[in-house]
Amino acid sequence: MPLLEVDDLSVAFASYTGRFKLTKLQVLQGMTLDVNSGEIVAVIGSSGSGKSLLAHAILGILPGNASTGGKIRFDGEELTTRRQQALRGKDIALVPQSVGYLDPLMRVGAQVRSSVRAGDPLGEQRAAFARYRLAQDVERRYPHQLSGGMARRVLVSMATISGARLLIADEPTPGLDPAIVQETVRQLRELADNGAGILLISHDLESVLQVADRVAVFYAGTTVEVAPAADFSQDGARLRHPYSRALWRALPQNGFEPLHGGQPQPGELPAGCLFAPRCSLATAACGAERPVMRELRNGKARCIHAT
Ligand SMILES: Nc1ncnc2c1ncn2[C@@H]1O[C@H](COP(=O)(O)OP(=O)(O)OP(=O)(O)O)[C@@H](O)[C@H]1O
Ligand code: NI
Repeated sequence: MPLLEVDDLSVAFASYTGRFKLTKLQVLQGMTLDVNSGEIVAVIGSSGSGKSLLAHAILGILPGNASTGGKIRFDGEELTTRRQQALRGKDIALVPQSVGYLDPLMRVGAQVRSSVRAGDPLGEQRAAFARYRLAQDVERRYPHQLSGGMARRVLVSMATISGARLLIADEPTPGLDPAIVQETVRQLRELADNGAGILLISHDLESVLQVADRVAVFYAGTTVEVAPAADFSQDGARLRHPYSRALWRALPQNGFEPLHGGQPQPGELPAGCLFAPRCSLATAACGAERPVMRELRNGKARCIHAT
């Protein structure tokens, strides 16, 4: 049984357009993925594809005007609002994309220590600070007294010593120097090898392939493919979805083949396959209806042409 199962998750936001007209903007639909204990699943997609919203939906921290559909299960049991509250910061931890998640009124050492569940909090915090090259006096500072890079390292320290069974890292390393990036990635791998499940969110396919076991590819708020990381190799022929292949072939070492056009915005989504307007394989049938997710060769894809 997977540690985390996201099954056909959808998210919509309600907003007022005009004075009294309440409209619903569908931003995620058909999000499907799972994470097993001991495994790193990378979530890849361009800006606005729904990566952070997926993380927030799992943690139960979506804004108040959001409504959700589909199912999220943790340990085989549905993640209700009450369970999300009980597990958040304990069994399920987040390295948030924004450093604004730190409590501005609390010294950072105390914040990191409060996430330690087993062992000596001070010892654990100091070991984590040493690992991420944060000087000891940093523990007495408030978040506004940290540089952006230091704040990110504090967030990574906090999540990695939480002892969480599921760790969701939302772009954990942008702007950090290569040694710290390597340390973070190495530690995520170690946490997974010790039994945690990791959801590693990134828009950098190349860097996540170094550590991920599987990759989920997002496009315009939908999961288009879930594939073993090893399928991203050679000319990408083992990949199932044309968008995954396009991402792979756009990398410099794979020919730098550009993909023209842009991802559609929520509220302006095409009727059929969301990728059809940019897809070289698209046929009339692709525009007719949204393709379902199909199990294919140890992975899955949402494309009627995939084999
Ligand atoms: N509170 C909100 N109200 C309305 N739309 C929102 C809200 N939050 C996010 N969205 C929209 O939902 C979509 C997905 O956003 P999300 O933040 O999940 O993208 P992302 O993949 O994490 O992007 P990035 O790589 O830039 O972090 C975007 O189109 C975004 O504009
Ligand atoms: Ni994001």
